[in-house]
Amino acid sequence: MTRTPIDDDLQTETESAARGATPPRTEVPVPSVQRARERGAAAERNPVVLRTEQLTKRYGHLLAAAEVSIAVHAGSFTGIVGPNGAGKTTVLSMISGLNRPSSGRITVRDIDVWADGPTAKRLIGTLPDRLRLFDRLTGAQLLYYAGVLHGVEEASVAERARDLAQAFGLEAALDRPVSDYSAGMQKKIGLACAMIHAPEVLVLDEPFEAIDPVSASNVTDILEKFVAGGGSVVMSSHSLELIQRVCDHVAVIVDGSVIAQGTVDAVRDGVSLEERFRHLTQVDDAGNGLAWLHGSSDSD
Ligand SMILES: Nc1ncnc2c1ncn2[C@@H]1O[C@H](COP(=O)(O)OP(=O)(O)OP(=O)(O)O)[C@@H](O)[C@H]1O
Repeated sequence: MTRTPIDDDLQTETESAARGATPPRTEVPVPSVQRARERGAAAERNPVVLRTEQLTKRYGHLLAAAEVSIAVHAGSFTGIVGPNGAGKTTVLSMISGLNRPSSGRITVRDIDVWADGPTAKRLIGTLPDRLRLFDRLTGAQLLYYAGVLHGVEEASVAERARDLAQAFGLEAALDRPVSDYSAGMQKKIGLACAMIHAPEVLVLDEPFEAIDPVSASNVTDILEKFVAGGGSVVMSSHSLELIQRVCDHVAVIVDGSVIAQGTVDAVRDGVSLEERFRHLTQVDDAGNGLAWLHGSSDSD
């Protein structure tokens, strides 16, 4: 395979991280930005692999998702952003087949996620919010069950588990119970479990939460390679810098509705994604109304 300067930069970064040199700053890698831009244009020409149509979820009177329609192309990396309580987890959990929609439809390729769950779930890998792992199992056992439950042949599971453990830097922890893992390690084993059946679409709720900067760079690399191989990633994150850097598409959700979506460049429209997000969500006045907190103490 022909190596590009981008590959070389990424390799140097990964190697220096592995040697324990100064960890690369998560916000640095220009290669990802270039790659995301190129991908954004190219992916739009690929077929749509995941589609939500008028996806709606009501919790009693609360409208948590309101007619959310998103199209994800094969080979694209889509970020879902929005303020706390906007509906990101609700939308991602409906896509993953974990939270039944009140109305609307989700298809992966042409398979309806809620009409044919088992078939759809073979195509989807999920990292849910508030990850609940069978934490009395060891990492190796968890990967084994994730693999066989998704229909992977036993002979392949051990090999894939080894590869994933190595990719996520978990080899030394594989024989320890998952309950003893740190939050970041649990996130990584959860990601590995989401990938063991080689899905076409990864649906990841806050995959970078609790992950250290070196590991974040490593996970970004793994996900970018997955996308470069034709897979698609849909992930939520509160880090707009990260979304701008690694994603080629983005959807902004506010109060359950998608208020902007498209390529990252189209949505940010010449300013940073963070600036655009502030404008769209009008959060500039945060902190106003707390004068009592900033003044002298109550006991004065
Ligand atoms: N099981 C539930 N029952 C009732 N309301 C719920 C339930 N789950 C979520 N909600 C409500 O739905 C809305 C959307 O929640 P959701 O978790 O999808 O937001 P989010 O964008 O993921 O938020 P955050 O960024 O804080 O994780 C919120 O108002 C939340 O309180």
